[in-house]
Formats: sequence, C-alpha cells, structure tokens
Amino acid sequence: MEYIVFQDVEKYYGENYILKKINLSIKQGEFVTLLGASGCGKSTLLRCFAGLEQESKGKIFLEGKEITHMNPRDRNVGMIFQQYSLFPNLNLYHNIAFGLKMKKLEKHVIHERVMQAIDMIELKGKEKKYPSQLSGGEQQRVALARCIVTRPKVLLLDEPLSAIDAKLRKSLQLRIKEIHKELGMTSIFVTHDQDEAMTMSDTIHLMRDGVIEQSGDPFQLYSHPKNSFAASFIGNYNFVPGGMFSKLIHENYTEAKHIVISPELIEISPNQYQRDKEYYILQGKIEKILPQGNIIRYTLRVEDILLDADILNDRREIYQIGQEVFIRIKRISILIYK
Ligand SMILES: Nc1ncnc2c1ncn2[C@@H]1O[C@H](COP(=O)(O)OP(=O)(O)OP(=O)(O)O)[C@@H](O)[C@H]1O
Repeated sequence: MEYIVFQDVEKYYGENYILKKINLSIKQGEFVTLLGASGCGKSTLLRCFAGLEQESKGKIFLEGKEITHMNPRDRNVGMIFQQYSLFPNLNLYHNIAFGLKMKKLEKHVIHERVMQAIDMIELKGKEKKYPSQLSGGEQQRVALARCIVTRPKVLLLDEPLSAIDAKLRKSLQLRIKEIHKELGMTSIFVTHDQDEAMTMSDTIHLMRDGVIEQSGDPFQLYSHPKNSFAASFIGNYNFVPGGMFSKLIHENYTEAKHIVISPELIEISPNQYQRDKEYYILQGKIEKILPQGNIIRYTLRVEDILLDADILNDRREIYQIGQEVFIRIKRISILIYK
C-alpha cells in the first residue's frame, strides 16, 4: 500500500493556478525530493501536506486515511524550513525538548530522547549553548533534532540547507539522509538544487509550473531525461540543434529539435582516434579551460558549435587554449529530442 497519496491536488491563489492536478504516491521509508525552479509550486505542495495551506481541489492520504481537512497538529508531521526558527531564549537542550514537554512525556523519556537526538546531530557538549552562540549549520541541526524527537510520521524539509555554505552543506545532506534511514522515516525534501536532489533522494519528482514533469530515481533522471526541459534542468548537457549536428557528422538528424550530449561522455585526445563505427569522431579546438577540482571542463569549438567536455583531472596539463584536438562521442550516448 502507498504510504502517502496526493490525488488530483490543485491549488489556486486567487486566479493563479499554482498546482495543476498533482498525482503522486510515496512509499513508507522513501526519501523523496520535489525539485524545480523557484515558483514552480514545490513549497505549496509541501505546505498542503502539512496542512499549512488548504488545497483548492483533490485529496491527500496518509497511511490510507484521508487528511485533506485534518488539523495540522493532528497530522503527525514534522517540518523544517530554510530559516532555523529556534527559540532564542532557550538553550540547545530546551529547544530540542520543547515539543516533548508539550506532549507531556515523562522527564526521563524526554531526557533520553533529547540526548539521543543530540548524539545524532553530533552536538554533544553544546547542550547549554543558545541559538545566537551556534553557527548556521549547527542551528539547522538543532532544528532537525527538535523535529525528529517528536517521532513524526513524515519529515518535511523545505530548502533546509540553502543558507549553508557548500562544504558543510554536503556533510549535512549525508547526515540528514543517515538520520532518515536510522529512524526509518518517510521524508519529503524540497530543493531547486539538482546536485542536492541527486545526492539525497530515493525518488526525485521534477516539477515545472505546478506539474510533475518526470519522476524517477537519480540514475533514471540523469540518464534518461524525458524531454529537453528535464535535460536542461538536470545535468549540464550540451544542446545542439538537429540541423547543425547533421552537418557536423554528415548524417541526417534534421528532424530532431535538439541533440543532447553529456559533457562526461565526450572524449578528447591530442592524437587521431581509430575509425570505429560505435563512435562519432570529430576534430576541433580548445576554446576555454575551466578547472573544477576533480574534473576539468574544456569548451571545444567544432566548426560553428561549442561543446563542453568534462575530463577527469589527472593533474597533467595536456591541453592549451587554441590547441587542435580529436573528439569522440559514443553513438548510443546521445539523446534525441524531437
Ligand atoms: N500565500 C500566497 N499567496 C499568493 N501566492 C502565493 C502564496 N504562496 C505562494 N504563492 C505563489 O505560488 C507560486 C508557487 O510558490 P511556491 O512557494 O510553492 O514555489 P516554490 O517552487 O517552492 O518556489 P521557491 O523555491 O522560490 O520557494 C509562486 O508564484 C508564488 O508567488
């Protein structure tokens, strides 16, 4: 049985049609991401589930029970936002204990759960610190702990890491995923960052203008974007108009609107490749070099076309700007969109 079901959910703000017949089901224990550009309706969908917004039409179910009109407090859902929203006048321990005190649990149960949560967020020893004495990343971990101690059925995370710097963000992504697993929770995560969605999700639902464009696991979405919108949102694909690609390889792709090629599937060499019917072999020039740490992105000019190729950084400086290179692309790796 599906754990969470959105059935034909629609939302209007006045005349603005924000969510357009959303149908979505989520399994128990799944880590699901709603991915999409700003304004596509991700937060609205999440807020409808939490009961913070009322959907205009449609139904929402949790564990087979309809919750469409249920009071937010009765839904047993925990939510974390981009703003940490901790109580400034309570220390870390009491911020985390707050929800449990409201539930009037016994003192020793509260203590046990709070200490377990502090352990999970790796902030042992900072129990007495106030929010103003904690970094942004630490405050967000406290917000997470405060949420999970109440053992919500579903954890909702609305861009919780967007105000946190890149390196810490990576480690928090992994920590959140581990906690999700350890506690066997079901989580819905909202982000506009495709890398974050790839790292964290069991399933990604890619949204555009209030519609779910494509759903799948990170591998499916990356390797088989359904249309050029999905390809442009996920990955850093090269888009080449069908007519231009046809001229380049002397084969007929003129019916294709776009040929889409992953930068990491383009190979380059200073030496000519042997003829091989599995590959397109081209010749071009290095136009730009952009080191990105573990990979180097080379922009290649092939006649009128620019192609990005990502090559593993093996710490050798082989290519210079302006250098002539040979290029090969495996035939089966190109995606064709009509
Ligand atoms: N309370 C509201 N009243 C009117 N319009 C709203 C309200 N809340 C959201 N909207 C509009 O609904 C649309 C979707 O907003 P939503 O916050 O769900 O988008 P989002 O995909 O989460 O974007 P972001 O990543 O920027 O938060 C936007 O055009 C927004 O302006």
